[in-house]
Amino acid sequence: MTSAPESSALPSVGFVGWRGMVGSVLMQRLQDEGDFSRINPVFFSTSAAGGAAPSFADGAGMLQDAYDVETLAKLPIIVTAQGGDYTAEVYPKLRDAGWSGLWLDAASTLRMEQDSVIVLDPVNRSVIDAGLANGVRDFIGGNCTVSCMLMGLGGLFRNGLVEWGTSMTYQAASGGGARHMRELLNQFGALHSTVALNLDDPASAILDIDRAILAKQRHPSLEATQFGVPLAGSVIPWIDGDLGNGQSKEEWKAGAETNKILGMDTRIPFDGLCVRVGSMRSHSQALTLKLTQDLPVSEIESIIAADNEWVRVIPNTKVDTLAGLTPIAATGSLDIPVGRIRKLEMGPDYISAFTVGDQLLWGAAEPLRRMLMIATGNL
Ligand SMILES: NC(=O)C1=CN([C@@H]2O[C@H](COP(=O)(O)OP(=O)(O)OC[C@H]3O[C@@H](n4cnc5c(N)ncnc54)[C@H](OP(=O)(O)O)[C@@H]3O)[C@@H](O)[C@H]2O)C=CC1
Ligand SMILES: N[C@@H](CC(=O)OP(=O)(O)O)C(=O)O
Repeated sequence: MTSAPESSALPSVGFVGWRGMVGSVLMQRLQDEGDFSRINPVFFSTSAAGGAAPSFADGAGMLQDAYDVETLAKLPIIVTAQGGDYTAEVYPKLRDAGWSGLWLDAASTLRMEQDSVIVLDPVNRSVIDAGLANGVRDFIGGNCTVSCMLMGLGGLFRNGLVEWGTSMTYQAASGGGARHMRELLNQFGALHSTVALNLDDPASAILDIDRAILAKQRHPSLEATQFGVPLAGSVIPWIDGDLGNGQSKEEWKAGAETNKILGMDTRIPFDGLCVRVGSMRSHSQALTLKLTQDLPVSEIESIIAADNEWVRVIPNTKVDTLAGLTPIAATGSLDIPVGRIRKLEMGPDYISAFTVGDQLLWGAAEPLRRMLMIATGNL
């Protein structure tokens, strides 16, 4: 079996899952930040071992076999965005073989393990540093909705200002993966084709168009294999598994992961409903927070804005909201807009907020990239 290339003084880092959707965004961010000059990358594949490594990482040699534990075990750091099945298969074999390197993973498999840290360093750098100091070796990216929410509202949580919270999410098709995004677009296309002629005729009756769309949405010919039911022109109020207690797994993650990331002594109750909508790759969520104090909105906004360099408070006006607080506005950017902040009728310590984040950036790739830079002493 081919061995992983030996290198210079730079730390060797194995990348698995680098050509998938999350992996590609991660590779782009590493290039954008010039991070490949700080590491010696070794690329793995589950399907094309022996092929050429990607051209953006000069001199990385050939693709290694992602199932070859012996080769993987030569590396001090492995970063994977290959998915949970891969983690479940390969990770235990590596540890059983005595490998003591750092495992950085986008999949949820190891997130809630006692010995892992969920990484979101602008929010929990102290938890990460304590983990590294205490010999933690598994650093796992958080659920996309949770990470984006904490990047936006972390200031309130970290200052002990949240007594409890509830989030109602509007999650993009990309959360399901590349095939889900394609399916959504194909559904939009099929629906449009059904009524294109009527749409072109300004005299046509909208209720006839509506009837034709509904008939198409309900017709078995509309491809809906990925989501199970059509998403275009509809919403799906269930994401991930059914825990059997009325809660979806995605909803359970909101409370479990939020509290684990924050690493606070007292658990903050956090729950809500997770809903798939027909946006492409930015997750949105509407929050109700019960604060521990009655603070003026201006002070709440200042605390939110001061928490990290990516959060952007959007003034609570219609003009600003439409311009800056939509998935279309947020996608492709590391900025996390937070708006619709106002006191609710329930009382002076109840506030609403709405936040949006690119679920492939802060929701998946960026926390892992930054953890890699922390682990290699570059951040
Ligand atoms: N999608 C998301 O929003 C999020 C995903 N995650 C985690 O990341 C994991 C990976 O997700 P995602 O990136 O969406 O998965 P993808 O399906 O895009 O990629 C996973 C792997 O599929 C293989 N593959 C097969 N055919 C292709 C192709 N045509 N193009 C690219 N890759 C291909 C690649 O492995 P190989 O090169 O070895 O053949 C690739 O690494 C998820 O399972 C999840 O655990 C985490 C947070 C959010
Ligand atoms: N479940 C998320 C995407 C995701 O991959 O989440 P997790 O990493 O927690 O499995 C969604 O569908 O939007």
